[in-house]
Amino acid sequence: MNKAATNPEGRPNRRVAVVLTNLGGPDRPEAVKPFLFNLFNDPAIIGLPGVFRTPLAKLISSRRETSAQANYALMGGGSPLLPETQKQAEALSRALADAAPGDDSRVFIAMRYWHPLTEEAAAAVKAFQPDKIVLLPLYPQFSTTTTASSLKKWTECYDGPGETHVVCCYPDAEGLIEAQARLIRQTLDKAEGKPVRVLFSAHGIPEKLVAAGDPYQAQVEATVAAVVEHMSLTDWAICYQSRVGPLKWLGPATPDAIEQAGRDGVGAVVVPIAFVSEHIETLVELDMEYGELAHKVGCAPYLRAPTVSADPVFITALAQAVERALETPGIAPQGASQGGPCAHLKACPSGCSKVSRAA
Ligand SMILES: C=CC1=C(C)c2cc3[nH]c(cc4nc(cc5[nH]c(cc1n2)c(C)c5CCC(=O)O)C(CCC(=O)O)=C4C)c(C)c3C=C
Ligand SMILES: [Fe+2]
Ligand SMILES: [Fe+2]
Repeated sequence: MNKAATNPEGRPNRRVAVVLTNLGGPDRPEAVKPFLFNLFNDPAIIGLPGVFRTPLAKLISSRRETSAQANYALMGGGSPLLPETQKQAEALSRALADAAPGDDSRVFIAMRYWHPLTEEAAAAVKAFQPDKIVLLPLYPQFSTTTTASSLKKWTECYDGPGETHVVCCYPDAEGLIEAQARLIRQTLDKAEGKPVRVLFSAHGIPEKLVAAGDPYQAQVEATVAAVVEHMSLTDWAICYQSRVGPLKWLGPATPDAIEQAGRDGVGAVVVPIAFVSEHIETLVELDMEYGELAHKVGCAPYLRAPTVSADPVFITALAQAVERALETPGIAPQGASQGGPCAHLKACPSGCSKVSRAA
């Protein structure tokens, strides 16, 4: 890069690596078991010491393999999460080039549990030799189980140059709310005037994590409050899907909310409020499993709002989050050995500072 070059405001042009962090999903049937093992072997998911957690992760991934494979088979054998994330990365790359044409910005994808894994992304970013790195989670709401886990993994994996900036969350970002509201409105129109309840369905987490300070539930509620206000909705509810394991999870459960709608004589527009792309939890769980349940309990019509995916308004919100993060103090490269991006969690003004468990 020509270090002397500047943008129109006189700021030196930058070499910026934007790292999109996401969960990852198996790309073929044989990948289902190792993907599940990686997920359950994460201390942010099962908070036991490795000596107990790793054998347990082996056991759970073996036990879930067949049923999970059957669900992935309904989407052609693998998860669409990576192609969806690639679409978002390409759109963000264009938005960043438009916003700061002098910068050399490149968007990388770091998946937590399946390829391209964080280790692979860290090597690619190091080869790019950035001046600045922005870690940008594809989770609007912060949780120890998702964003903090990805930040921690990044800290462990990255040993290259660049000052690191962190976007911890964007639960009420204007572009997110506007895109969500438009997609909900378009879905409501399909109900053709029949009474429907808007069910905001978020991926659940165990209640004990929230009790320990995980801000996820509060941030889900903040997203919903902003959408409800934007749209002046009157009949709506928050519910939680995808429960796994024996612990008590956040409730009410989405299937119970659908049954309640059936009893109340209304249909449902289900909104995946904590997901920004299509994958097994939307295409199989919401559309197929809960669609069948809705039919059984007389919750009709049953409609599902699409995720914001690469919606231009949402992508603009991500680009703005990157710009804002670059304006906040970064963490020096050698900071990685002193807590790296996780140091952000101890000083964050946006709510994730309450969290200590995964930091
Ligand atoms: C807001 C996003 C997510 C949170 C919070 C989250 C927590 C969480 N998840 C599990 C267990 C599983 N999750 C699985 C799939 C999955 N989870 C998310 C997002 C969040 N998870 C996504 C986007 C996906 C889909 C990936 C894909 O392949 O398309 C799975 C695998 C599917 C299955 O077998 O059901 C498991 C298992 C736990 C235990 C947890 C919090 C403690
Ligand atoms: Fe934060
Ligand atoms: Fe999950």
